[in-house]
Amino acid sequence: MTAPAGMLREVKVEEAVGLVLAHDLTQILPGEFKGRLFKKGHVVREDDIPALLSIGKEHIYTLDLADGYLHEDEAALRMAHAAAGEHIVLTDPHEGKVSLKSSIHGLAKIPRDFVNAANALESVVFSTVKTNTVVKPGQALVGTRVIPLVIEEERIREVERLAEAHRAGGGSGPGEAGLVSVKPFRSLRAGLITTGSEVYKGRIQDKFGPIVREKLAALGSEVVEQRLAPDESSRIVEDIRYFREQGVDLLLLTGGMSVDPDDRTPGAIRQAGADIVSYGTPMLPGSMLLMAYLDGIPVMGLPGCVMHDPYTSFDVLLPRICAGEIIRKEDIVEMGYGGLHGC
Ligand SMILES: Nc1nc2c(c(=O)[nH]1)N[C@H]1C(S)=C(S)[C@@H](COP(=O)(O)OP(=O)(O)OC[C@H]3O[C@@H](n4cnc5c(N)ncnc54)[C@H](O)[C@@H]3O)O[C@H]1N2
Ligand code: MOO
Repeated sequence: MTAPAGMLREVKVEEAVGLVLAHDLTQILPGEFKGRLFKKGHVVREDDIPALLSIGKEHIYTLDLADGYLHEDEAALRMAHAAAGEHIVLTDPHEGKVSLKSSIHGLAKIPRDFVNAANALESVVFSTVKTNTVVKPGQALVGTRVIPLVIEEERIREVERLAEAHRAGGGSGPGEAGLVSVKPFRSLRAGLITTGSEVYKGRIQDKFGPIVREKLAALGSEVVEQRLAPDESSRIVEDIRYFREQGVDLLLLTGGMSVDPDDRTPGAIRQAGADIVSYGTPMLPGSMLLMAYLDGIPVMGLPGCVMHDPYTSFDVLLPRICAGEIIRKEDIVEMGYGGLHGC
């Protein structure tokens, strides 16, 4: 709906000297510049006129807001406040947009049902990264704005009510009660079992260990010990029990995850008594990954591709585990749609 007559007044740029701009004005020079040329609140001066005309503004608005209406900046700020949860900071409005940025390195939690419900409202925009994205401090999770320069306050109240209802309902998943939020990573101590007789017997050098260490370190966790095991189930089971006794927070096994007779890892994880969440993830690369829990400790069988491909199912699940989430079968199932990453 447009603003009521009389609220916005159009004034010729040449007659606008001394008037206050009602919104940020954008300049776009393809390949050179896109940004704010004039800020909302700027008092137009004589020498601004050529610049205003050069960006196509022959008229500007002056604004006299009626009761029950909001300027785009205030609308965006209210929507951003309604959606913001833990470890989120808001930017100032810029060209009518407010961003929700992370204040920490962590896991973005963005409830899809709230975002969809808000975006179904006329003229409301919530544009987000995907939930469970790893974000750095200062990284934007959400940009929000309304489409018109002036909007009925009631529309924004609807967004606030949606946000309130979502918070009261506890969110759509673990840790999402704060709506848009970031979960910090915990520092996990992991045990690593590298299977493969070719590595155990020294026929080839281990290439898995350094990569797994690096991926854990990037999330603030560490491999406390690596053990090499031949392709023998009993030896792998022994190592699993060893790490269980050591009290590690996470157990990772590499190699032997596929279809060859020497691929013993999934069987050994079962034999050690772990509850299997899933052997197989519908993502490529990383389809042979196994997710299990042994007395509450996450156990992952990592296929050979983790050593080779920069982004696999391991890179999807590890950040969630480091953020303290329990991986369920539904989480694995959801990884297939959009999960083909050039394998
Ligand atoms: N017929 C099929 N072939 C393959 C399937 C399948 O389902 N059917 N799955 C493919 C997928 S997906 C993957 S991933 C790979 C590898 O799976 P594995 O985890 O069983 O890997 P391995 O057989 O143990 O080793 C493969 C390759 O990598 C070398 N390797 C293993 N560990 C290390 C290490 N620590 N350091 C250095 N190099 C290592 C190993 O020597 C082999 O060359 O299977 C597909 N094939
Ligand atoms: O586990 Mo494999 O990646 O799908 O290459």
